[in-house]
Amino acid sequence: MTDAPTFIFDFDSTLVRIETLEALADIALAGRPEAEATRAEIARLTDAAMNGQIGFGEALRRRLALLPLTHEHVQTLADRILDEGTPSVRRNLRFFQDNAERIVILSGGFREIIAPIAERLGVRADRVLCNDLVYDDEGRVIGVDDANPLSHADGKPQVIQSLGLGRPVVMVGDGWNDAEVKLAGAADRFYAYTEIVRRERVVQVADAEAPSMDELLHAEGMIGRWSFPRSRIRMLLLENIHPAAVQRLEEEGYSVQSMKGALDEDDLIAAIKGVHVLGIRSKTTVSARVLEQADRLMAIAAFCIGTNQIDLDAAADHGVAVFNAPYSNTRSVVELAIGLTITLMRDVADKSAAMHLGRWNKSADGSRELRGKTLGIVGYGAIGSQLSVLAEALGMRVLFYDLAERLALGNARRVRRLDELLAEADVVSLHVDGRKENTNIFGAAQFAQMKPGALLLNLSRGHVVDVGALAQAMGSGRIGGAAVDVFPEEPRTNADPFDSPLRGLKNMILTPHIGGSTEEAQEAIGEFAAERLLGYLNRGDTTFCVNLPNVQLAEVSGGHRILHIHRNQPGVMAGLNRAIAEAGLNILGQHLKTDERSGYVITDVDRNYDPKGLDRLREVPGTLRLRTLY
Ligand SMILES: NC(=O)c1ccc[n+]([C@@H]2O[C@H](COP(=O)([O-])OP(=O)(O)OC[C@H]3O[C@@H](n4cnc5c(N)ncnc54)[C@H](O)[C@@H]3O)[C@@H](O)[C@H]2O)c1
Ligand SMILES: O=C(O)[C@H](O)COP(=O)(O)O
Repeated sequence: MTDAPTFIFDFDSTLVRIETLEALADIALAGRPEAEATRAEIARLTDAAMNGQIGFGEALRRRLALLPLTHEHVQTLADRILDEGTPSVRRNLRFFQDNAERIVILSGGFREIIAPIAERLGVRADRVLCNDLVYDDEGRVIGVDDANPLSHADGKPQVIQSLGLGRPVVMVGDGWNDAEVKLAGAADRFYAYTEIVRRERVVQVADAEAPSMDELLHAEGMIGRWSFPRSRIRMLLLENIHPAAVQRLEEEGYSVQSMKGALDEDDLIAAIKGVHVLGIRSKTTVSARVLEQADRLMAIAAFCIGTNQIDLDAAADHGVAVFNAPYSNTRSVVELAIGLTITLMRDVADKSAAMHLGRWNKSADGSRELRGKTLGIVGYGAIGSQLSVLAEALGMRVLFYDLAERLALGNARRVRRLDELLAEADVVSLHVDGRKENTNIFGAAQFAQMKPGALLLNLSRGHVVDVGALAQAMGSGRIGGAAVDVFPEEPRTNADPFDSPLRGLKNMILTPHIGGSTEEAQEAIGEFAAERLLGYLNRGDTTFCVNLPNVQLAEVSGGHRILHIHRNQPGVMAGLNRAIAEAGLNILGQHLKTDERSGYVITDVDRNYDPKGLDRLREVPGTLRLRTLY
C-alpha cells in the first residue's frame, strides 16, 4: 500500500496496561513499610510527567532514585509482562504481526521489559526505541544511559526526526511526551490513546482520541480484529432490562445505554437515531414508522416472550433481525397461575382486603380445593403445557384447546372445540400468543358457554379478552372470579396511572403484568437474549431469530464473513455470486437459508480483497442489508 502510514506506539499504558515504574515499585518494595507512600510518589511523578507538568528526564531520574531496584526485580517484571498486554492490543495481535515492518515502539521505558512484547508483536529489535538501564557489578540499577535522548526531555521527537521514517507518521500514546512528537512536527497525526488512562490535556492537543486499538485501526482504514469497533455499536435498552444483560454486552465491548420505562412512538423515533441494537420488553411498540426512521438499526431483542409489540414483517423488510427469550420466564408465569387459581378458589384476595379493613369473616362458603377440579387451558404452548403438568401434580384434571397439533402431557386431554372445554372447565386459563387475530377471542359469547361460577385467568395478552364483557359477566355472577395480569392498555412506567373496567370487582385479582417478573426469570432472560444478540453481531448467527431464517454459525476463522439479507425473489443468488466473482472474492464456504419473505446468505471468503468490491454486492437487486464480519 503506497500511502500506508508508519505507526509509532508508546509502551506504558498503551501497548501494556501498566506503568513500568509503578509495577517495579510493587516488586522491589514488597513487604517494606515505605512501600505504599513510595509507590504513591512514583505514581504522582509519572502523572506529572505524562501531563507535561515536569520534564520526562527529571521524572525518570527522580522515580528511579526512589527505588532499590535490582536486575532481579526487572527480570521478574519482564517474565510476566506478556500477561499485561492491553486488552484491545491482545485481540489485534495480527495487525501488529502483519504490519511489523511499519511499526516502531517508542518509549521512555526499559529494554528488558519492552523486548518480550515487541517479540510477541513481531516488531524487530532495531525498531524498539527505548531506554537502557545501567547496573553496577552487583546487579543494582544505578541509572539510565544518559547518552540516549529518550532519557531526557523532548527525547521522543528528536529520536523520530533522526530516523527519517516514511510519511505519513502516526503517533499513538497516552502521555504529553507522545503529543510532543506531533507538536514538534515529527508525526503527521497524533492519537491520544485512552484505553488505560485518559489525560484531558493530551486529548485536547490530539487529532483524535483512540479509546481502543479497534478504534485506531478503524480510523486509519486498517484491518483489525473486528470489522467495526464494538464501542461504536450503540445499544439502547428500555424497560429496566436486567443488569446481567448490560454486563454481558459491555463485557464484549459494546456501548450500552439503559432506561427504566418504555417510550411512546414519537419518543422512540427520536431516541432510535444512530442506535444499532434496541432492547425492549412488552410495553414498547416498534411500529413500521419507527423502523422507517431507524437509520442504523441491525437487531431488536425482546427481553421477554411476546413479540407482538414489534412489526416483524416491517423489521424483516429493513433487514432487522428480531430475537426473544421464548422459555426463560415460562416457569414464573406457571407458578403465578397456580397461585392465583388457589387464591381465587379460596377467595383469599377479598378476605385479605376485608381483614385490612378490620373485618373478620371466617367461613367455608364457596371455598374449594383444587384437587379433582377441571382446568381448561387455552393455548398449549410453552406455558400452557407446563401449567398442565403442575396442575395435574396438584390433582387437577386437565383439558386443553390449541389451534396447532400439540402433544398432550401426562393425562391431559385435548379437545377439538373451544366450547367443549368451556362447558367442562371449573377454571379456564388463557395462554395463547399475542397475534392480532386473537383480539377479543374471549367475550360475552365465550363467558356464556362457561360453567356458572367458573374462574377465568388471563396471563397471556390484554387484547385477548374483551374486558367490558368480562366486567359484565363478573357483575352478573356468571364468572365466579378472575385473575387478570395483562390489559389492553397498560401504563408505560410505574409512575403512570392505571385504569380498567375491572377495577373494584369482587373476587377479581388484578396484577400489573408480573407473570414473568421474578428475579430468576429476569436474569435468565437477560443472559439468554444478550447471548442471541452477541451470536448475531459477532458471528451472524440467527438461532432463535423470529423474523429471519435461522442459521447456526461458528466463529469466523481465517477468512472474512459476508452476511447478505435479501428479499426472497428470483435471481438474487445468481446476482450475488456474479458480484462476488466480479469483486475478486475467493469463496471458502457459502450457506443459504430462506423463508417465504427473506433470504439469508452467509459467505466466508479469503481475507485478501479490495473492500471497495463489496459495493457491487450491495447493488444486487433485492438486497436488504450487507454486513462484513471478521
Ligand atoms: N403475563 C406475563 O408476564 C407473560 C409472561 C410470559 C408470556 N406471556 C404471554 O403468554 C402467552 C403464551 O406464551 P407461550 O410462551 O406459551 O407461547 P407459545 O407460542 O409457546 O404458545 C402459544 C400457544 O397458543 C396457541 N394458540 C394461539 N392462538 C390460539 C387460539 N386462538 N386458540 C387456541 N390456541 C391458540 C398456539 O398454537 C401455541 O401453541 C403469550 O401471549 C405470551 O406473550 C405473558
Ligand atoms: O412476553 C412476556 O414475556 C411477558 O409478557 C412479560 O413481559 P415483560 O417483560 O414486559 O414483563
